Amino acid sequence: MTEQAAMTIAHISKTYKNGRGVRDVSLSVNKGEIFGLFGPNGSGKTTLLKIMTGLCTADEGAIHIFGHSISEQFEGAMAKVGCVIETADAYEYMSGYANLKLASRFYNDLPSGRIEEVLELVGLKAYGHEKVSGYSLGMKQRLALAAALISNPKLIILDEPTNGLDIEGIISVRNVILHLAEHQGMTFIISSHMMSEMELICTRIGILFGGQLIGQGEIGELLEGGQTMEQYYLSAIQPFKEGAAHV
Ligand SMILES: Nc1ncnc2c1ncn2[C@@H]1O[C@H](COP(=O)(O)OP(=O)(O)OP(=O)(O)O)[C@@H](O)[C@H]1O
Repeated sequence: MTEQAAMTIAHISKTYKNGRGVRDVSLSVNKGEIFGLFGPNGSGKTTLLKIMTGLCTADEGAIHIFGHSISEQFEGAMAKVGCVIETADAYEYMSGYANLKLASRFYNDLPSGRIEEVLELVGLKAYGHEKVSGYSLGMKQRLALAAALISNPKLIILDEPTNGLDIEGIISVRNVILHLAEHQGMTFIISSHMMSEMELICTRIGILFGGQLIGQGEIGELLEGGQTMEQYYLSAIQPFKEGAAHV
């Protein structure tokens, strides 16, 4: 594990009873990066994010977060991690502020004013005392992000943070992430099946296909000779599609 790595993933495999899952995934995410995990539906993005955060156990392989093994030093590994995976649920009958107050009870030493601070970071300060039932989907996504930020993590893991949002919601979540990466030095790992979104926000991406990591790198490096991301993706998956056709 290098000094600048926020996370290293080495040969992670997980097979569900139905034979699907992820296979031999290795990658490294540097501090300060916005790393995008891209892949079509069912390619294994959520499975990999769940393994990263201990929500699911790998059959094989190792993950280190800021130098701590998630299997052997779980608390240390997770101490600086915030995540939103699969559900961005909040109590609808409570205000955004009250929801965050509830979330903050898991942490002992939060500075006073942290809730106001995270509401401001995600652009919800003016709406903090309104009930969540009146929030748009984009506001709910930002509230979930605020909850993930409450302990001042250094690494934020987000599963499809712009899923289901309209264009304004997508732009506002994107801007919050870019702002936090630039001004707070936070590292992000974000999954998405929207290539165009990944291109706008990520410094590096990894492409999952059929549970395998079939490509990774800086977007500029991946796109040679004026290729679009879409063209790169289609050429990257081609050998794997052909392989599958011969199984
Ligand atoms: N609990 C489970 N039990 C059995 N199979 C599962 C389970 N969770 C996921 N899978 C299967 O593992 C594969 C990867 O699923 P995963 O949810 O990780 O993909 P994904 O890339 O996040 O997909 P999506 O974009 O649709 O959320 C899929 O084929 C899925 O059907």
